Amino acid sequence: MLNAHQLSFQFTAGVPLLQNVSLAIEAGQWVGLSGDSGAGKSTLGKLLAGYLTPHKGNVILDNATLPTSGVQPVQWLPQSPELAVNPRWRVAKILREAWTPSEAQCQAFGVQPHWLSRFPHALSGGELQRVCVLRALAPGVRFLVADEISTMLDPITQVELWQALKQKAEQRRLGVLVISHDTALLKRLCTQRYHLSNAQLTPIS
Ligand SMILES: Nc1ncnc2c1ncn2[C@@H]1O[C@H](COP(=O)(O)OP(=O)(O)OP(=O)(O)O)[C@@H](O)[C@H]1O
Repeated sequence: MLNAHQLSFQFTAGVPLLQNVSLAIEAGQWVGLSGDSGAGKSTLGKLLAGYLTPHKGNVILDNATLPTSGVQPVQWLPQSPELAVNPRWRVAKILREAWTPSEAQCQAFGVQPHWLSRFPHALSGGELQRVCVLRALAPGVRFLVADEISTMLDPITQVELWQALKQKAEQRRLGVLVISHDTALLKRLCTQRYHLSNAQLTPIS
């Protein structure tokens, strides 16, 4: 289980973005997170994945804090995949740095073999997003924070991506936090939903 316990965080002194926010995600569970632009959803996602350190509270995976080296078991997938890759590495190296997916696994996420020899700038945003989702599924990964990952995809590719991710998550009992402004998407994918506003997390029933 991934447990965020009483997290508080601010970028600017005196302006709390998160105040005593707690959230638990079980293995295999899909949790949705909505909230106005700037409410702090990505910040919460980054705290869960260890990209940021809370000023108060902690993030516990099973019974331990997140590891500081090796494969990060909680992967944050940002809306803009170009932020998450080395622009000077070809796609094959970007993937291989994390793990080596089989041809069938590439196919499931629509990652074409001829993309592997290209640099990230030679893929569309949606194509690079699919590479990043696949890369995040390295062995050892337990939870994903999917931060607006399907926004730049056409509707058919969106459905395919979520189907592939659902299947993988079921097979591996991955827990997923889906961050989105799309209420219908969150309702469809998630068994539990929360709304973030005024530094607080409220469950949606
Ligand atoms: N590194 C930073 N330094 C200072 N302020 C930051 C930093 N990163 C984010 N912020 C600010 O923190 C607030 C929350 O940002 P965050 O990206 O978490 O919001 P969000 O809810 O994910 O928004 P959106 O829905 O627009 O993606 C915003 O006001 C943003 O400008």
